[in-house]
Amino acid sequence: MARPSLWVFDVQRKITYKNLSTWYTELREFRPEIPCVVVANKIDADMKMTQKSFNFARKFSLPLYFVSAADGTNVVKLFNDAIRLAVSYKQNSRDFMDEVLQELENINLKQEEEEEMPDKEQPGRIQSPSPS
Ligand SMILES: Nc1nc2c(ncn2[C@@H]2O[C@H](COP(=O)(O)OP(=O)(O)OP(=O)(O)O)[C@@H](O)[C@H]2O)c(=O)[nH]1
Repeated sequence: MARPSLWVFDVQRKITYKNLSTWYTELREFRPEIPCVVVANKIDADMKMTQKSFNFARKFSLPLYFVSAADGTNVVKLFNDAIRLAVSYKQNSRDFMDEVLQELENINLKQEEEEEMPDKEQPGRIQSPSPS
């Protein structure tokens, strides 16, 4: 279970930025260590925004990416870096919640496998007679 958390906002709409600190603080109560990055999107529409440092990222010492989903600026870099952070986190994490989530994922995978390949010899299952 190694998923980075991407905090994306629209540089043209303050409302999409306003609550990030509150939500981030809530997340950290439960997941103190998962990697998080901040993404300022739509910079193509207002390049001046790339001069800003954005307090949310600064306050929590989070990496900040200026991207444009429309023209692709920094999108590949963002995902490459986020994946790198996730892999490194997965290799080094000692987070108890990760172990719990991993166990749950294992149970789900096992159930899915059983549903895909039901055991033919289950007790009580009626076997069709083989042709003689
Ligand atoms: N100029 C510009 N427009 C973008 C960019 N990314 C998304 N948009 C536009 O923003 C609008 C919303 O994009 P969606 O992909 O629907 O994103 P969403 O998060 O579902 O947005 P909401 O519906 O506002 O919650 C669309 O009209 C997109 O074309 C970008 O990087 N630059």
